[in-house]
Amino acid sequence: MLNSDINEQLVRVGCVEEGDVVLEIGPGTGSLTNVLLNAGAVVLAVEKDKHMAALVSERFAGTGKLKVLTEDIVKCHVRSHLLSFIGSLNLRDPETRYAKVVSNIPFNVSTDVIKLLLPMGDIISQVVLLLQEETALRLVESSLRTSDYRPINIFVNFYSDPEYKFKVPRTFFFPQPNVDAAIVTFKLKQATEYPKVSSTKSFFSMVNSAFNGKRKMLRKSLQHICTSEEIEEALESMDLPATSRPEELTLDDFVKLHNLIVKG
Ligand SMILES: C[S@+](CC[C@H](N)C(=O)[O-])C[C@H]1O[C@@H](n2cnc3c(N)ncnc32)[C@H](O)[C@@H]1O
Repeated sequence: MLNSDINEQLVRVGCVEEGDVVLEIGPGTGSLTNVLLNAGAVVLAVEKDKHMAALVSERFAGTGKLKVLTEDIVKCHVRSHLLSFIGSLNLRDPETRYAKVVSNIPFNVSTDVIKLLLPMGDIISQVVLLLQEETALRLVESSLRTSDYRPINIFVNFYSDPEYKFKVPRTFFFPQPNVDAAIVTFKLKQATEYPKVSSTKSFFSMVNSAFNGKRKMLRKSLQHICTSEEIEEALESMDLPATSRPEELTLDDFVKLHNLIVKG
């Protein structure tokens, strides 16, 4: 596989077809953009380097199917940019109000990009990313009772159905980086499919507190929410030991615990 084949794989995994609206992050010189446009997509690209943005914009100016925003994906208002882009297309098919994200993103922004995009299931159907393999495994495959199990795993599964597609060894890149990569898809859930919690803000704040001080039992780390007796009681009513630690709870368990101990 060469760089260009990786782009073909990203587009194939994303099932990109004629008329799809695709958000691409960090197009660089536009090698993936080219494959996306060839597949018939209409592309909104966000590129923070103004020279790259001008270059890619010029390269595909003739297609009339690419808009490039010179912005930092982490700092810009993605939702309003995407909504106004979709609005400008005058689409008839209601399916097309869902965009896909297909990107070969810089590895250093991958966690920020995931946190930003996964809660946008009302306008994005799926996110297909080339990630550093270690990050891909940590996000998708981390399992209970391992030290890799973190709040981000709860977050990813709350908002999406993630899938590790395949590894892309470092030898397939030129120039060769010193890490392997992997293609991962996140099928975004609609708000009606999210686990039922009274407030996502208080839910994730509870999850983060639970993991603060990794080895701590929940009855200690969540004491700012209610007494340790109440936490023990809640855990026992869920058939979990009163001494449970955060890495022993599934997404479902955290949802139940939140609904039991966080009032209102
Ligand atoms: C690894 S990606 C380019 C890969 C490109 N998609 C390809 O297929 O060859 C690097 C690009 O992302 C851009 N970039 C880096 N951080 C960014 C950010 N926070 N927001 C938008 N673009 C970013 C860089 O300027 C660079 O052009």
